[in-house]
Formats: sequence, C-alpha cells, structure tokens
Amino acid sequence: MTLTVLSVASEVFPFLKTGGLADVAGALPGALQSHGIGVRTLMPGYPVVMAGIDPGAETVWSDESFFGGPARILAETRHGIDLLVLDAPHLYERFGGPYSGPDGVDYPDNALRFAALSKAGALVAQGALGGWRPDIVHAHDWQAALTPVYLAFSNAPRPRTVFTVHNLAFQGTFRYTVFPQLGLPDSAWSIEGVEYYGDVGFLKGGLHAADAVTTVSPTYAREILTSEGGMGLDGLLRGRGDRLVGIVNGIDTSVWSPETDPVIAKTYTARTVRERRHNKRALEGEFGLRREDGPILAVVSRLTWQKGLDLVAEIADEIVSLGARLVVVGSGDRLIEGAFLAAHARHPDRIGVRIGYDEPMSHRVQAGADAILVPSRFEPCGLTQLYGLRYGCVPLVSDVGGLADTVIDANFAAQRAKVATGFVFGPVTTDALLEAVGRLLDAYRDDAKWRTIQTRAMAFDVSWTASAALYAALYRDLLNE
Ligand SMILES: Nc1ncnc2c1ncn2[C@@H]1O[C@H](COP(=O)(O)OP(=O)(O)O[C@H]2O[C@H](CO)[C@@H](O)[C@H](O)[C@H]2O)[C@@H](O)[C@H]1O
Repeated sequence: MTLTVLSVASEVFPFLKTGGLADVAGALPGALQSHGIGVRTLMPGYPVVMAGIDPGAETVWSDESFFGGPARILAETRHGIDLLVLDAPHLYERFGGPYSGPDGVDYPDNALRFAALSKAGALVAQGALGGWRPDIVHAHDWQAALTPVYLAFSNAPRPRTVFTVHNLAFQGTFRYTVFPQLGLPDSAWSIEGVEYYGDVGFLKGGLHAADAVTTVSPTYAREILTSEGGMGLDGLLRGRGDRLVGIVNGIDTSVWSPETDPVIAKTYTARTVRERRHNKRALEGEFGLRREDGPILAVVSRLTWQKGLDLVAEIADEIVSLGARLVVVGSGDRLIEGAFLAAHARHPDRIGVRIGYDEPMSHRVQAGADAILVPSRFEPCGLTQLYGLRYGCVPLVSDVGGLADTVIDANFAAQRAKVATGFVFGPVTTDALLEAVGRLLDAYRDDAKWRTIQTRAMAFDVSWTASAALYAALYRDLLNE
C-alpha cells in the first residue's frame, strides 16, 4: 500500500541548515520512497528558502490573517524533495538566523512563529490543500511540536501523528501569556496539553500529544527516561511506555560519499584509502599546518557544553606534545571559541581554527583529517561520527547516546573479533579523553592496525536503509491500530 506522510520541520537540508535536524529532515523522505512512502515536507519560508523558490511555484493555500498577517503555502519539488513552504513575511522575513537576530538574541515572537508552522502543518494534515490528506504526520523538534497538539485538540478527523525529538535540551518554553494567541482550546491549558510548570511548553505538548514519539538512537531513548538525562521531562517520557522508541539516524550517502564528493581534493574508496593523503595535504595547506607525520585530529561542531569541546580545548597542548595536530571548525560558546583561538595562537602551525559555519569545509575536514573527535556530554545521535565512519576519519567519541550506538571501540576483544571502528571513552573527563587519544595515537603508529580500523569504519553501514525500514514499520503499525 502506498502511504503518504506530511513531515513538518523548521530546517531541511539543502534549503536551510543550522544543525543535524536539517540533515535528517532532508534525507529521510528520499529513504522512505523505496518503502512505498511518499513524503511532503512543510518548512518556513525563511529568506534563503524564498530566494530559491521557482517563480512558477503554485500557491496551494492562503489566509489573509494568519498569526497576525497574510500567509500562503507554496508547493514545488526541489532537490527531489516535495516541498511545501509556509510564506508568511511577517513571521519569517528577518535579518539574522532562523531563531535569532544578528545579535544572537532570540526573536521575541518565536512562540508565534513556530505555532504558525505547527498550525499550518495541522491544517494541511486535515485537508487544507484540496483533496490531499496524509496518512501520517511526522513532526520534528519543538518548532513543529504543536502540530500533534493542534491535531489532538481538534474535533475533525485527523491522521496519526509521530513526533521525533532530536534534542531534549531545546524545549521551546514560553511565558504563559502567549497561550491565548496560540488558538488552542482552553482545555489545552492543562497537564494533558501545553501547560508546563505554569508556562507553555511546545516540546512537552508534542511529547504528550503524539500517537508515537521517537528519538534518534536507542541509547538516548533510554537515557531520557532517567532524571539525569530527562531534562525535567523524564516522568512524562516514562509515562509514554512503549510509545517511545529510539531509531538511529542514517546519513545521505549521496551527499556524503568520498567516492564522488565534488568539494574534496581527491576522491577515494576503502580500497584506495591511501589517496586520502592528498586531502590531508590540502587540509594542512588550508589551515596553515606544518607538514608532519603525525595524525590530524579534527572537530566540526557547534562549540557548546553539550558537545564537550571545552575538554578538547583543555587538552590542546597535550595533543600537540603527543605529536598530533588539531583542526577545529565551529562556532558557539564565546569561551570555547576563545579557548581554541588561544590554543591556535600558542601553536599556529599545529592547531588550525575556523570560527564559523562552512558546509564544504566540513567535507574537506572529514576527507583529510585522520580522526574526528566527538566528546559529547550527551548526544541524541550525532551525525559527525557517521560522516567520519564513511570518510575513514576514525571517530573518537564519548560513551553516550547515539555515539555509543554507532562506534565500536578498538578494545582487545573488538580487535580480535575484527569489529572495531573507532575509539570510545567514558566518563566525559579530560583524563578519560586523553587516555583515549593516547590509544588512538598508538593505533595510528601501527600502520596495519590503523588501516584495518579505518577501512572497517568505512564499511560500516551508515545509510538510511535500516532506519528508514524502522520508520516505515512504525507508520504502518500506527495505521493498523
Ligand atoms: N561549523 C560548522 N560548519 C559546517 N558544518 C557544521 C558546523 N557545525 C556543525 N556542522 C554540521 O551540523 C551537523 C550537526 O549535527 P549533529 O548531529 O552532530 O548535532 P546537532 O546537535 O546539531 O543535532 C541534533 O539533532 C541531530 C539529528 O537528529 C542529532 O544527531 C544530534 O545528536 C542532536 O544533538 C553536522 O552535519 C555537522 O557536520
């Protein structure tokens, strides 16, 4: 049976991306096609998205007064994605990023901006686009979390709903005063609705209202049931019982492929992995690093407490004294940015730092560095270690969430069983991180051992194949209930 899905997300690669959500929302629809599932994707009409819209795109819905101004939905297929764009200039036509202005401060009307996205999702789900009604609505993260809430509190027939939480740390909590502007019935101001300790909780509402909740790895799905990992929502999540499942992310292996990647100096496969040296030389040039025999360790990330990168900054001198070099691409916390810039100033030809966001550079780093460091304090899934596996940029990760589910530590047993794909450490401390860096450097010095880990990493299946099948099965289970 052909099944139709409406996906609602605030970011979709390649139209707009600030993090991993965009990669998932951009790649999952294509992966579901082979399961007979057709996905339409609704996202906000941010300026960069509107700039790329085909002038001939069809207006499939409009409203003169939608959350304070005129709005319409434009439909077009772009980059193979069946896209619905919510064009509402009073909400989305802003200077700055999707969530905050150039000053880094959140827009004061974010509650309305994303209530509007969610409401548009609910309207489409209930037939606003003429005859089209999806079988399933799949909403992502707090920005779309009210879609299942609007649907749960509507009296009209509605499709089944799935809500995916990519990161429990971002909850979309707003003052209770916004509640009357959301257009929800009074009954939604309750523990069954969006009320959250006296405020409005978008994420909380979605986690409660959706027919099924997923998160992006089995280990994270367990971690968020504990008071340490639940960020205040563990009680609610425990109450969802078997309605909460963890499905590990895949990656778009057509975008992330060392065999065909157009932005790297030299393409390669596991068989020709020695060709990576050309990419390493190019990376040294790009970052002004001294040419040496030792490995290049790399970071591509938001520089935040979650990602544990303060620990990498702390051991930067040791990394250099152990004979390795470091490349960092990222932005975020000013203190962590400053710590990396200071480390670069101390070792200008051994530590390269780019503060900023640069998608092509992230490919060149994965293709040219020897190892990617992901020492997160918590990590729902993590995508950079998956890119690392695919590119033979051996991952060194902490033993949490999706990192633990996707990397096999090169310990004695794993090496003997021929399954090791990287290095895993815990707890998340500088001592444990340094110990793992030491093990990685030992392995790097043993050429045969390193090649074995590297090529096995490249053979690990990081595609969407297995996980798309799990989403397909979940959708069908919901429809069969
Ligand atoms: N400076 C920079 N330049 C270029 N590219 C950069 C960059 N900084 C980050 N990126 C890219 O942004 C993405 C980040 O994805 P992650 O999954 O690592 O984390 P994020 O916390 O955003 O996502 C959340 O959602 C995803 C998706 O479910 C989960 O995997 C994750 O655990 C969860 O925290 C990667 O594609 C990475 O390459």
